[in-house]
Amino acid sequence: MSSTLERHAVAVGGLLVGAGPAVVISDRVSLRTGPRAALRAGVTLAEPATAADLPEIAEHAAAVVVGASWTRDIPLVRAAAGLGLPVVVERRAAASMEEWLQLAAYCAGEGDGRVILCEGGRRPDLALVRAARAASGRPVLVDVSADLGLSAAAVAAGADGLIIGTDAEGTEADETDAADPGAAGVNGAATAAGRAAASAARRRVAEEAVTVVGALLRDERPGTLAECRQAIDRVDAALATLLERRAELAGMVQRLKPVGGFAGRDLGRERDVVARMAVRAPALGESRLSAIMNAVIEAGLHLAEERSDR
Ligand SMILES: O=C(O)C(=O)C[C@]1(C(=O)O)C=C[C@@H](O)C=C1
Repeated sequence: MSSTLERHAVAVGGLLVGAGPAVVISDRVSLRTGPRAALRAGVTLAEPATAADLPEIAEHAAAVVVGASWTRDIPLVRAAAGLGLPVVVERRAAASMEEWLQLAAYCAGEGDGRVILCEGGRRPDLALVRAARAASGRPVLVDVSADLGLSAAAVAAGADGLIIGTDAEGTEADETDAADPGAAGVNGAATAAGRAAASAARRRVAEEAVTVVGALLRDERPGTLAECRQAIDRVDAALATLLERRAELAGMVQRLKPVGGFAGRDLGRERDVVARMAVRAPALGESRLSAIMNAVIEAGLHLAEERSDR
């Protein structure tokens, strides 16, 4: 396992997977379980049911999925890998990392080398994600459809992207409609709107993880002005989240202190805060941090005083 291993980023449609920020993919279609119409509308990832599906997948999808449930169907794996699209290789539930990486290498050899690993299922193994990414140099996606709450942990584990899935929602909604055919008219529209809102909410959770956790933990090397600015935007999003949280905490301190607000300012404590931060931010150093933290602390005190006036 080498930390200097060359990383192989893979372009999937308009997304670059494996370099830059982690991506969020919400349109993974399975022709085994989902409607074929969804594929024809154009999707990022598509899983075939049989080899007969592959021409249509080549036409409408940006990448083909070798699904966890059929990784041992070698003729289908070979046909999918040779399709000419990037190949997303899911890990069979019981497969070891070695088996998973062997399958990925096989797909790379049968195709043009553009292979992405994907871990998923009910309990994605994030330790394996980390290890597989380091050992192979290939990008790794994590399918968090079964538990969106794992999004932040997956990004922290190094995932190059999250699959948030829509198939399960589609199935649930379709079942609801089928169970209550009388409600199909008006409620059908409400269900469609509800599904759109739910899927937008799912995307927000995943994007929040990609932005905030990615800003803190993901090693990025932006190469262009636009990429640098996008990376700065992610860091600023994380900073804003932390600044808001800090202001709330500082407000609580004002209520707990015998004398709060500007009147109870404690410059010794402020110097300690800055000195501790300078250990983490040595390039900025104490004098620059001191100016920054003075502004931050004063903003918190102003907010606390405004609130206590109400
Ligand atoms: O620790 C305190 O006593 C606070 O009031 C909080 C806080 C801060 O925002 O960190 C604010 C004002 C003080 O001068 C020192 C620190």
